[in-house]
Amino acid sequence: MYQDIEQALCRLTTAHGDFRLYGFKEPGTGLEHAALCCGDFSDGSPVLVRLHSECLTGDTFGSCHCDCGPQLRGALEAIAKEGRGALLYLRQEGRGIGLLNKIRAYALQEKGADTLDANRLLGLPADARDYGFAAAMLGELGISSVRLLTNNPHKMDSLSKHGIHVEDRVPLQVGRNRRNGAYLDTKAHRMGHLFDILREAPADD
Ligand SMILES: Nc1nc2c(ncn2[C@@H]2O[C@H](COP(=O)(O)OP(=O)(O)OP(=O)(O)O)[C@@H](O)[C@H]2O)c(=O)[nH]1
Ligand SMILES: [Zn+2]
Repeated sequence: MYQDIEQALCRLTTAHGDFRLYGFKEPGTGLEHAALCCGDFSDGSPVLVRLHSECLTGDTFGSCHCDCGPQLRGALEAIAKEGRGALLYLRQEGRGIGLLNKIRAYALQEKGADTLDANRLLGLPADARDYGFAAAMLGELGISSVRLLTNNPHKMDSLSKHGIHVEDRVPLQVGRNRRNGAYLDTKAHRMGHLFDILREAPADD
């Protein structure tokens, strides 16, 4: 479906370890996605992979309203520890509705809506993400089979539909705090996220 994907590559040393940093430009949208990789994928065995959706507030500003920042760092740590894996940083801010709409959704949550209803009150889908280009990025990286770091079964289904074999799910249950408990419970109760262990675990702070 995607041909001649524009891309770039360099090395990147991070607090978590040394990675190869790839950039991929998505045709049509022009969005520039990233992949941080380490290890060799050429033997075809399942690769530890995280599909991380952009969250400016959580990843960069340290917001306590969600679990994205701890998930991002936890995934990079897990991949570096294994010495082989890939984190795809996908420009899907606000589950694909964009930054301004996410801010509008947060404003509605201040008035009592939960994360799912806030999107709907804006006339937007609860989750507007598509993983077709993520699957294409994995193909470009030589990855056809994954062990997916996620609590979201929809990501596994979507990758499978796009031709990537999902061998296993590796839970990524970090970052619960006093502020985001209701948000995580909504994801578990209304959005199908698999949080059984997390829900019994003590808060991080
Ligand atoms: N619209 C909206 N987006 C949010 C909100 N909180 C976090 N996000 C976005 O949600 C995305 C992360 O999705 P999550 O549902 O937390 O997790 P997931 O990626 O589906 O599943 P995991 O793989 O288990 O992390 C990021 O793009 C965030 O910007 C919110 O209240 N409203
Ligand atoms: Zn977030």
